[in-house]
Amino acid sequence: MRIPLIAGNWKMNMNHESGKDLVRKISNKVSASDTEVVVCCPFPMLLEIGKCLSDSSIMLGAQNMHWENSGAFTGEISADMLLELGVKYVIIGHSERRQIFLETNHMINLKVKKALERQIVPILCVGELLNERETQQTERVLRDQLENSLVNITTQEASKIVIAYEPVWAIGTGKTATPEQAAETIGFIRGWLKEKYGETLSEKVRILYGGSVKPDNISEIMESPNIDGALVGGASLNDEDFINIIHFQHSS
Ligand SMILES: O=C[C@H](O)COP(=O)(O)O
Repeated sequence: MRIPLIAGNWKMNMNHESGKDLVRKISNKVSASDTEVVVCCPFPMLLEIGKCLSDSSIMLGAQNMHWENSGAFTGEISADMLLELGVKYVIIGHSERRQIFLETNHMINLKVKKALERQIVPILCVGELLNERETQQTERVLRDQLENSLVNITTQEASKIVIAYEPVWAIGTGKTATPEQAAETIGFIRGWLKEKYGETLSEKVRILYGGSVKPDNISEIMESPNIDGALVGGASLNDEDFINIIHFQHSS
């Protein structure tokens, strides 16, 4: 039985005041329940947002980290720095990191390994571009991302990972993958996990859908038994929308 997970990714939005206000409103409405909730805020807000969440069941997440422990890496943040701030989850390999900051599968692999070593749960993002979907390359692209991001990751380590399938063409565009597309592609990812790590592991790993998730499409997306939750961008910036997404099972 996989516990559903709803993760909010604020990206480079909000400030201390609006962020604190948002998490207070959310934590007032979200009690410890059958769904895990994570808020991934920008680095400078982690300390304050973490304090606001200290009495709540909502967990703190970061949006990126470096794979080295310390050193001359200007502008970077280590896993240990995140741990000091109470971070439990970290998004790794988001398509915006891959595309804008040219992160490769190799870099993503090193980050996943380091997060696991430090017991921060990596939310590994994978997903295809529009032209890749239109030219029937989705499975090839995903296989390549998965194989190369999970090099030398053991079965035991893989059981701790969360995978987020985010079709790049659905991010921030208002275009959601149809529930059938999301279910089919996430089914492919689970099949890949089974091939690589065996059935027991493949049934343990949580796989999220991300890309224009809103209160009015979450129930439909979650109908697929293979989909265990969502990575939410824009709608995680609005308390009512995010709360309604978290409470998706009640709105179906
Ligand atoms: O990390 C979140 C995703 O990039 C989805 O963003 P979005 O919900 O604004 O489309």
